[in-house]
Amino acid sequence: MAATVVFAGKQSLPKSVQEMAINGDEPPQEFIVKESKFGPKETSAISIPIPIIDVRLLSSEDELEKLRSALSSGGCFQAVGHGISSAFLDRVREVGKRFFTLSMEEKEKYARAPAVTDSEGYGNDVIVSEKQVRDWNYRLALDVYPQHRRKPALWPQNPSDFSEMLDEYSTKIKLLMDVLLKAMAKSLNLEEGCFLKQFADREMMHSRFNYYPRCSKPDLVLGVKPHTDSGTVTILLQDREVEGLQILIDDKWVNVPTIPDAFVVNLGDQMQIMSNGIFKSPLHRVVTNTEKLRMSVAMFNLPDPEIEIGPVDNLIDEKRPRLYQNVKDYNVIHYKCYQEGIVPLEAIKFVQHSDQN
Ligand SMILES: O=C(O)CCC(=O)C(=O)O
Ligand SMILES: [Fe+2]
Repeated sequence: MAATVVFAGKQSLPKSVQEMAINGDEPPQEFIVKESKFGPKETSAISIPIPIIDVRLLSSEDELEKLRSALSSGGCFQAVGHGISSAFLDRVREVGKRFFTLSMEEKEKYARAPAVTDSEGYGNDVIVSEKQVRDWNYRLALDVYPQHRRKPALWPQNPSDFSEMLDEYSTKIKLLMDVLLKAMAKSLNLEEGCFLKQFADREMMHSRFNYYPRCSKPDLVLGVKPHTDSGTVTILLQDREVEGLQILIDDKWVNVPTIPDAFVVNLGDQMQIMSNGIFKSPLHRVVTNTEKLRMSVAMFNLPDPEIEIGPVDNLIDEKRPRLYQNVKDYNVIHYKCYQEGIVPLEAIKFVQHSDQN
C-alpha cells in the first residue's frame, strides 16, 4: 500500500517507496531530512562496542550486573546464547524476504487500513502532516499475541509457509522475552515477576517486518527516522549481512554491528516508565545505502492498552522520586507526540503538586 495522505481533509496516494525503488526514482523532497529534533542529523556514525549479553548466563550475578549496566546506559545490548537456532533465524529472514519480493498486487491484498490508529498490515506510515519527513521503507506489521488479536485476513497466504513461520517465531520470542523481563527485574533486585505482573496476564506482542530498498541518496534520506519504541522491550533480528541500525549513545549515533545469530535488544519507553527512569529507552534510526537492500524483523512487547502501568513502587524513594505518571494506551500518546515533535516521555512526567496553595 502506498502511504496515505490524510491532512487538510484530502486523500491522495503519493507514489509508494516500492514503486519508486522499482522505477529507480530519486527520493523526492518529502523524504529529505532537513533538520532533526531528535539527535544529530548527520548520517555518519561512530563504531563503539555494544554490550553482548549471554542469555545462558543470566542466572549469574556478573551477567545480571552487565545487563543492568547496559540498560541503564545505552538501553540496548546484543543477545547471544538465546537457544534459537541459526537455521531457524535464516528461515525467518528468507520467508520474510520472499514476501517482499511478491508483486505489488499480491502484497496489496494485505494492505493496512488508512486510519492512523490501524498499524497492522502491509504499507507505511500514515502521513498526518505536510511537514512529515517520509521514511524509505515498507513493512508488514502483525499482532501476534494474545492469539485472539491475530487478524488472519492480514497474515500472508503467500509465501505459503509465512504463517507457520511467524507462529513458530512468536512462540520462541515470547519465551525469550519472558526470560529477559525476569532477568531485568532481578538485575534491579526486584522480584523476578514484577514487570510481568504489571501486565496482568494481558501482555501483547506485535511483529514488524521492515524492508529497506536501495536508496540513491543515503546522505539525505533515512530508512526510519529517529524514534524510541513505545513498548517495553524490542527484540530485533537484523539482516544477516547489511547493517543500518544506529543507536544514540551519549549524543552520538553509534552503528549497531550485525552479529548473524544475535538479537539486538533495546528497551522502549514503557520500560523506562516502569523502571522509574533507571533503564533507558534509546533513540534509534536506520540509515539507507545505495548498494544493498536490507530487511529486519522487530518483535515488540507491550501491555494491553487497557492496562495501566507505572513506575514500580520499590524503585521510588526519597533519593529517586517518582518520575512518570501512570499511563494507559501509551502507544497513542507516543504516536501523537512524535508527529508534533515532542519527546513523548516528557509529556507524561510526574509533577509533584504542593499541598499548600
Ligand atoms: O530495522 C531496524 O534495524 C530497526 C527498526 C525499528 O527501529 C523499528 O521497527 O522500530
Ligand atoms: Fe524502533
